[in-house]
Amino acid sequence: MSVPTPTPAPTPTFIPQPGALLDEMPEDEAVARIQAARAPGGSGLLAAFPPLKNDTALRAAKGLPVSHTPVWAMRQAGRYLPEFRSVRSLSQFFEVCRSPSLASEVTLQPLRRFALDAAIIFSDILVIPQALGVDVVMTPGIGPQIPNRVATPADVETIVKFVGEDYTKCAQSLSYVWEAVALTRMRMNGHCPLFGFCGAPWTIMAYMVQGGGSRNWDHAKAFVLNHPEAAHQLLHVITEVSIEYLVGKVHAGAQILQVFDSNAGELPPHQLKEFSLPYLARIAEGVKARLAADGVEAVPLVVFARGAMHSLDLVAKLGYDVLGIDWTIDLKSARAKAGPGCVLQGNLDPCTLFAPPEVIRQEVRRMLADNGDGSLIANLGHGMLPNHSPEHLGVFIEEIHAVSRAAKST
Ligand SMILES: Cc1c2[nH]c(c1CCC(=O)O)Cc1[nH]c(c(CCC(=O)O)c1C)Cc1[nH]c(c(CCC(=O)O)c1C)Cc1[nH]c(c(C)c1CCC(=O)O)C2
Repeated sequence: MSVPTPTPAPTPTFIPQPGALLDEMPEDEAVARIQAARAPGGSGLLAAFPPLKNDTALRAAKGLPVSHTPVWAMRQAGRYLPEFRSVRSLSQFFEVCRSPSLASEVTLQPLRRFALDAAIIFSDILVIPQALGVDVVMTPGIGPQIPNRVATPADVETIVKFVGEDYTKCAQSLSYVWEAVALTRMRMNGHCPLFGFCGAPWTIMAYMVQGGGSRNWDHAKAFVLNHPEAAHQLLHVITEVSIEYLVGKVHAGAQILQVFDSNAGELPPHQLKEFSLPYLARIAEGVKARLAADGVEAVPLVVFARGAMHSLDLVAKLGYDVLGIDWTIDLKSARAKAGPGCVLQGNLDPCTLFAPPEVIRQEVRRMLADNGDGSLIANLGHGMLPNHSPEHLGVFIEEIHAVSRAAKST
């Protein structure tokens, strides 16, 4: 019997085998290591994390060659997983967010099941309004609700006064998220990179003014038309606090950051240009500048302007490394619009996961063919839905790996 000569891997990156198990660090050991790293004479937190075994998503984000297309799914920690529902049956939504132990547990859940190339810290974009002194509750069956919505310019004034000049101090009220990031990254034991995230200023403002989710966002859209100055004031405060919040996540161990502008598509293009894009640009610039000033290595930045694919050329110029793509455009057209050399993330229609496995595989092949050989982080075009089946997400991940590996080894 002849022994096959091993062919060298095309890149030095670690290749997770399908179903590769997470070799997680026990929580008590992770806590002890974090404490030791932070103690006087300790290494400092960032130096204490175990080395990264699978850097494929980070390489793709930087446009570097990869051995396979990395893949993760927005809302991969969520209600479609029975183990998530079982944690949620015992705790309120924001209690899970506020408990580093529970938040890290649910962040790890999808990594135990699937060969994912990235994790995203479990939290919500609506912790930012809470930091600005605005209550947010999560009502089962309805979603997020803001009992005292921002209805007038005077309400904006109250927020501006509440926050004051010290944005760092304001963001510190979210230090529980930073603790969750540190604990999760330690427990991940170098398995793959950990995303931090926040909502885009326009999306956060829309929830604050609307008082919750909406079909037409009438209050939010009326507000920018009737009170443009107050709208800009509110967007400014959200932006500056979000910069501090994201920088804090990187200090805590986040290795890549995503800004979710889930409501970008609600604005007509000229209003998107006025009320969203400048603030997205400021976040990219602000995060980079603050990290440089702190002597911390820059991390890749991802922007997901959902519903605004018509303005992808403008979004491509905001200072982000990766552009999130929804399912309303094919990756080939997205590349043509965003310009040469762009790195994309997306974009399978989440509802494709309701199809039988062979159809999911076929759609994955179509998506990768559309993409061509440009840098891609595979994802859905929006988040996982509560009625998705975990097995079908598994098929999506497996097929991305199999098809891209086969293509890259030819
Ligand atoms: C708009 C938005 C929100 N939150 C978020 C966005 C932007 C992304 C998007 O557009 O989907 C972001 C978010 N929310 C959640 C995450 C966790 C990380 C992940 O796995 O992606 C992330 C990244 C958990 C969550 N956030 C929420 C859930 C489900 C609620 C629950 O567990 O009871 C999860 C897992 C609740 C939430 N939070 C929000 C809404 C509208 C809802 C209700 C959705 C629903 O009920 O289907 C606001």
